[in-house]
Amino acid sequence: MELQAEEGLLTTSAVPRVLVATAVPAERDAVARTFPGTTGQVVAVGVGPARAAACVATALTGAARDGRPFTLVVSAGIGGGFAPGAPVGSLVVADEITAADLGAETADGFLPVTELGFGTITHRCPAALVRDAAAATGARPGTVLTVSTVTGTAARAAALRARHPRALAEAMEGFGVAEAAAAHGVPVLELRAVSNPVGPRDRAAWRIGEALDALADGFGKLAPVLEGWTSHDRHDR
Ligand SMILES: O=C(O)c1cccc(C(=O)CC[C@H]2O[C@@H](n3cnc4c(=O)[nH]cnc43)[C@H](O)[C@@H]2O)c1
Repeated sequence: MELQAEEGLLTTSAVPRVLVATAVPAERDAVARTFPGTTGQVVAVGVGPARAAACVATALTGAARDGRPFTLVVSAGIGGGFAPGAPVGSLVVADEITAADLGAETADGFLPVTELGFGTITHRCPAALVRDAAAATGARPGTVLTVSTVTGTAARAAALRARHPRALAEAMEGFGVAEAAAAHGVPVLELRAVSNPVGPRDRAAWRIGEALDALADGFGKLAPVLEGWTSHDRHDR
């Protein structure tokens, strides 16, 4: 928070500062191609939800301690897309970030931790921000699943879609990033560029270069939206 003089009064307002968390350096560099450093910081935090949560929590704590807190966290990178809504090369913006495999397997199927009586499996992204991000980038809004195991069969893809009919994409960091942001009371967004279909494992079908270009292009268009993301907007959910 920063103290500002406004018409002779001292008021408190948040300076928009965005932390963008990618998994790997190639994703970080793609975002940094188009995302101005003045808007925030782009960091590669590692693969998987636990590593992402630990690194994002550390960055949020450090920034707050230094008196330059982040006001928004964005989980960004490549991801798998569910057909037919999210083809390779397209962008998906999360309106919900859901941990798809956090729970217990039972004889009657999977039970999320929420049905076991604890925890959370979903973080919602601010509705106005999702709407503006989708309009600016052309990304489709929907649920982005976080998994600890990349889906590799048609049966697993179908099971995920049956449990999460609004799912457009899966990746491995969003829920960890969102948990860290929530612990700090900071809103979260997730933007994924689709590099491969969710389904039977086929490494030859990955289009990582195409997805990284789509990610860079998307962040160039998203940057003005994020720069305009004010504390007033943050209450418009
Ligand atoms: O070995 C495989 O078959 C395989 C298939 C897809 C992705 C991987 C990865 O190791 C990438 C992990 C990395 O990229 C994100 N990502 C990209 N595609 C997916 C996906 O279909 N499901 C989950 N995560 C994906 C993820 O966020 C990681 O950062 C291996």
